[in-house]
Amino acid sequence: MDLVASDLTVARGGVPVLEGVGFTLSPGRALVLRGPNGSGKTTLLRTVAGLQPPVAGEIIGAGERIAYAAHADGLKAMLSVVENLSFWAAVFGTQGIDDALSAFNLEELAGRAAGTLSAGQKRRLGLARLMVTGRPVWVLDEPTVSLDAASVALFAEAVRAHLGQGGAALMATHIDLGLAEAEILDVTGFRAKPRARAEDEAFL
Ligand SMILES: Nc1ncnc2c1ncn2[C@@H]1O[C@H](COP(=O)(O)OP(=O)(O)OP(=O)(O)O)[C@@H](O)[C@H]1O
Repeated sequence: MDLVASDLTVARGGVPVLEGVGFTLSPGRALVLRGPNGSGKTTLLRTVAGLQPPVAGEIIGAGERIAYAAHADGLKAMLSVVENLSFWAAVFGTQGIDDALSAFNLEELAGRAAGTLSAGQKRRLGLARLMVTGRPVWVLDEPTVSLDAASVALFAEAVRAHLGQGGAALMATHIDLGLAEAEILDVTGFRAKPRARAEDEAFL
């Protein structure tokens, strides 16, 4: 099933930031959002993930098909790496965390409390969580922040495997992941025009 966004307007703090955005993301495909800081990539991802409603337009094929990973890692600090992944497997009704542990090279950290991990290790655990959700569409906001080169390569490999299994990925990233198959959507051309203030409109 495709994820289809049509003629979307998305807003932050009540102010539209992008207008008229549309894309289709098919199984097996990756779409990378590009655009300068503040251009609205996070806002678009949050809207697609269902964390906020669109101001206008339509999204189909999202909802429970989405696994979202954002800046905040959303980990339970007192639980170990294994306990965190097991928790999420229970929440999403999936079986087995071993593939996720090994894909992100977390075996040696399996018993460590998540709160004691380094920034990059936490990020690896947050990304491993995607694998145990069993959900087909990964929506990722700056997934490689804090990752070293080896971990970026592990992440790219995990995304490639996910695509190979019929999954899809929508992500905002400033770095090149080496995913040659990824399509690029530059949001710059969809930036909302500043609205004239009501008192100015009388003179327009
Ligand atoms: N909570 C908020 N309230 C009001 N405005 C916000 C809020 N969060 C973000 N914004 C503004 O919304 C606009 C879009 O921000 P957004 O985070 O979507 O951009 P981005 O493209 O993801 O940026 P970056 O590359 O820096 O992560 C920016 O002008 C930002 O300052």
